[in-house]
Amino acid sequence: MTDLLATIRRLSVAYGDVDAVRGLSFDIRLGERLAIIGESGSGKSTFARAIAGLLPPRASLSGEMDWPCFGRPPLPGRDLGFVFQDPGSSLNPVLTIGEQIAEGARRHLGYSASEAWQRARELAGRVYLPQPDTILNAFPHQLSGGQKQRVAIAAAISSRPRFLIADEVTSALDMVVQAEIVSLLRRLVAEDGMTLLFITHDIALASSFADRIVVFRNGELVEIGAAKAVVSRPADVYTAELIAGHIDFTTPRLVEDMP
Ligand SMILES: Nc1ncnc2c1ncn2[C@@H]1O[C@H](COP(=O)(O)OP(=O)(O)OP(=O)(O)O)[C@@H](O)[C@H]1O
Repeated sequence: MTDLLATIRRLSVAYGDVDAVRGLSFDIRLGERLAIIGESGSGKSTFARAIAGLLPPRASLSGEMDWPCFGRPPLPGRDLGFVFQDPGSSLNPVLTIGEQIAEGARRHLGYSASEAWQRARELAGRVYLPQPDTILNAFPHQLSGGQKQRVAIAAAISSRPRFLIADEVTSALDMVVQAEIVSLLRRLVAEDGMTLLFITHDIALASSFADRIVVFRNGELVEIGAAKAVVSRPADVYTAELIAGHIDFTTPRLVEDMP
């Protein structure tokens, strides 16, 4: 029995002349909550898309990835669920909420239409969508941003994936809704025993709920360790600067560092 979900060795991705990630090597442990933090453009989303097999065709990939717990690369939608920053663009505007949540169970678990609808109903309750019977028949434009993100999470876990990737899922939401979504993810991941890869600009958010943190800078890994240790005793000077200078990396510095 392995305790590793994935081993990643010398992973590099380029878009033409742009080296987006370079020589990444680390393991993802089964059942952990692993946060990837770093400034905008540091390669976080590229890394997530690379391991999910969702890179655009023009990207070139090198290095090795092994998936001891699957014995093969994970199938997106089946073995891994992906939740993106903007639920507005990841949801289909012409399908009902119920159809979108049911799709994963119907396609990947072989559920009949009525079984999949039942699964959607159960998941709507688990992600705390109000009035599930009404909302399952609604369309995305009728929901708030936070509700849409709950739908996107329910749709991502509908097929009971073992691995969930959440890429900046709270960035487009206000603070109160952000906290609700993080607490929802924490509960779902614990209940279903999923491994979570959580990508964020926000080191405070990462440290509040990840087991381990990986720090990226310019496409390279600068530090990896237990969340508490990375935040309280950063081994790398860059991480220390990030902690000292930015709680939320999206916030530009108001005053440049003095020479
Ligand atoms: N589809 C693409 N085509 C060309 N270049 C890309 C593409 N996607 C990302 N890049 C480039 O790759 C680098 C890494 O981008 P990436 O989006 O992975 O970083 P990130 O850390 O996720 O940033 P952000 O937090 O702003 O989303 C950047 O220089 C970016 O401009």
